Amino acid sequence: MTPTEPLLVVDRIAKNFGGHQAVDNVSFQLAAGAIGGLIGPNGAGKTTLFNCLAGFLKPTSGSITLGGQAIAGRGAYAVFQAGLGRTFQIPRPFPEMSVLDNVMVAPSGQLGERFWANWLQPARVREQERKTLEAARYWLDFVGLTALADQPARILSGGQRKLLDLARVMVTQPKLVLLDEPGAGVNPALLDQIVDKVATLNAQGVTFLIIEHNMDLVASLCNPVMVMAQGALIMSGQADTVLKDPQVIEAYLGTTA
Ligand SMILES: Nc1ncnc2c1ncn2[C@@H]1O[C@H](COP(=O)(O)OP(=O)(O)OP(=O)(O)O)[C@@H](O)[C@H]1O
Repeated sequence: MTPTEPLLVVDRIAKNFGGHQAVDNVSFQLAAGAIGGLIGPNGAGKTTLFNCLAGFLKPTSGSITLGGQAIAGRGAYAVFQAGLGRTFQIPRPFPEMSVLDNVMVAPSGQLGERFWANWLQPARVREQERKTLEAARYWLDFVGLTALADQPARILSGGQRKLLDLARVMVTQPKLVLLDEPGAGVNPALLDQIVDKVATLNAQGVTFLIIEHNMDLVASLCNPVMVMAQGALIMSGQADTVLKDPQVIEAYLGTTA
């Protein structure tokens, strides 16, 4: 990747389910350091596009590059290793595991998980585990869940699960983070916290792409904003322009206001 090349380049991505075109030749680019917003009415294809970006679905056609590396169709683990982290619309932590352990298990390829590494390099394994514990504690503190670190994750509220999901993603040190509806089902106080955490991380250089229906959140955080309707990208640009556009209002409300 050259310094001027966008971090994420999505080129004519399509995804068909049987005869249904859920994503219709979507192309856009996202610069390193941006917080992109992806909006559109229910069923527009946003989550399907996210699943293609994150390697959970193989696109029917098109290409995706992250940091200059081709990632389309390479599978979730390869995409994760290329530096993409994601959260889910409905986070599902391991319910009986402690909040801290849920963050500890997020990083992949830990030496301790490999039998021969344990056998041959115990000091290196211990050092790796110490670093992971330190990082997990750091990110739990960052999202404000330290007081709940030893509790089972099942006791967390919906909003706290979103914060835990963010800590689980950040401990893997991603270049690009996809957030799937961070504001959904979250009370206003926790929503402010989530917005604040995303802004802080972005100021530290983390790039985001966010699916969101809460337009206040989109207006306060996102630039550029991309709009999908019926699988296609119908508009992209500055938040204040896009959110006022009659075509966008029509896509959401089915009529121009
Ligand atoms: N696995 C699947 N098999 C068949 N159709 C699917 C599948 N996943 C999604 N779809 C269809 O693709 C279309 C796009 O769905 P998608 O969930 O991507 O929309 P969305 O924009 O994320 O909606 P929402 O805002 O409600 O989450 C919908 O018509 C949906 O029914």
